[in-house]
Amino acid sequence: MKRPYVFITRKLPEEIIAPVKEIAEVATWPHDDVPVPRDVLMNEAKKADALLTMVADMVDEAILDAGKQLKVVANMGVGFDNIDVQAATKRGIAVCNTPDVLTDTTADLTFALLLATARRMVEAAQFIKEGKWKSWSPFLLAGVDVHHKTIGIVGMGNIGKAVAKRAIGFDMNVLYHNRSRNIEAEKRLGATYCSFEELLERADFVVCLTPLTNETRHMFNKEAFRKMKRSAIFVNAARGAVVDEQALYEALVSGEIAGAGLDVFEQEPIDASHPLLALPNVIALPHIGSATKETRTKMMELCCRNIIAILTGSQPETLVNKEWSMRS
Ligand SMILES: O=CC(=O)O
Repeated sequence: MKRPYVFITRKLPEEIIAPVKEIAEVATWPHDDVPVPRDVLMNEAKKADALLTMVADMVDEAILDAGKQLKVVANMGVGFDNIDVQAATKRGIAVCNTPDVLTDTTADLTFALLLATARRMVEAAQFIKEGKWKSWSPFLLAGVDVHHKTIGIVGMGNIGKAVAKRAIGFDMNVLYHNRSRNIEAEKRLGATYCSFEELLERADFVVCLTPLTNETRHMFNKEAFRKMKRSAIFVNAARGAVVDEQALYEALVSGEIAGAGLDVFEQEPIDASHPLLALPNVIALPHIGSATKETRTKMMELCCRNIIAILTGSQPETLVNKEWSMRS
């Protein structure tokens, strides 16, 4: 019987993909820092039984249509807004993601970004490197306190809850907004449910951890930033397009909010000329929420296990389209 064909859109460590090679022919885009061009992905999709994709790869209806024998798209990320899941389901293609294994790692980065923005850590590190430190002075690089303040978490999924847990360690008051109430989070973490508007008005730190959907696109718009405290710090570790970046820029420049810590952007990657990078009250990171060696390894391994499961006729561990049923 013909072995299935798997295409992986970035170079991954050989030892991680070895189990896939035991059951399939595997081809890999040979770079780890250059995305696969669309025409290459399209051609590969035509032959592939499985695709292992990155969150930066657009897997739209045209790619799925090309994949006449495609059975699974295993995406290396918890988010899957880069994939047309509905179109995949219609074609009997399973979509898998990598939740759970990255929860604590992403929460660590989110909280680090909050702390770094509040305490001006990047600016301070730059200051010392530039030889500007002349003396201890009373308000030198003074930031704002995090402890005992109010955090407002928008999106109380697993990562939201893990951030709330960290916030409690800093004696913070935890507010959250979510599509539906999370009673477990309220009981276990003492988090208080609020409307989006109330959260914006009350939080000292507004943290965006909601997935990108048609409902959440540009949820943080001009009006939302206007509702925040002038002292508020906004942190986004979810997806850039949940935010209207132009509105964020204007809110930061006009002093409508005090600062922002951003791990994600509307169009990634951004280059050094991006207007937000010119603002002293912004800390920007290149989408590294889950980027630790341990966690990225676990994410790759999970993708491989999901592909093997589908190609050998068993249930994948982390299926996105629960209504999927295997293509005959
Ligand atoms: O952004 C990364 C992810 O969705 O895991």
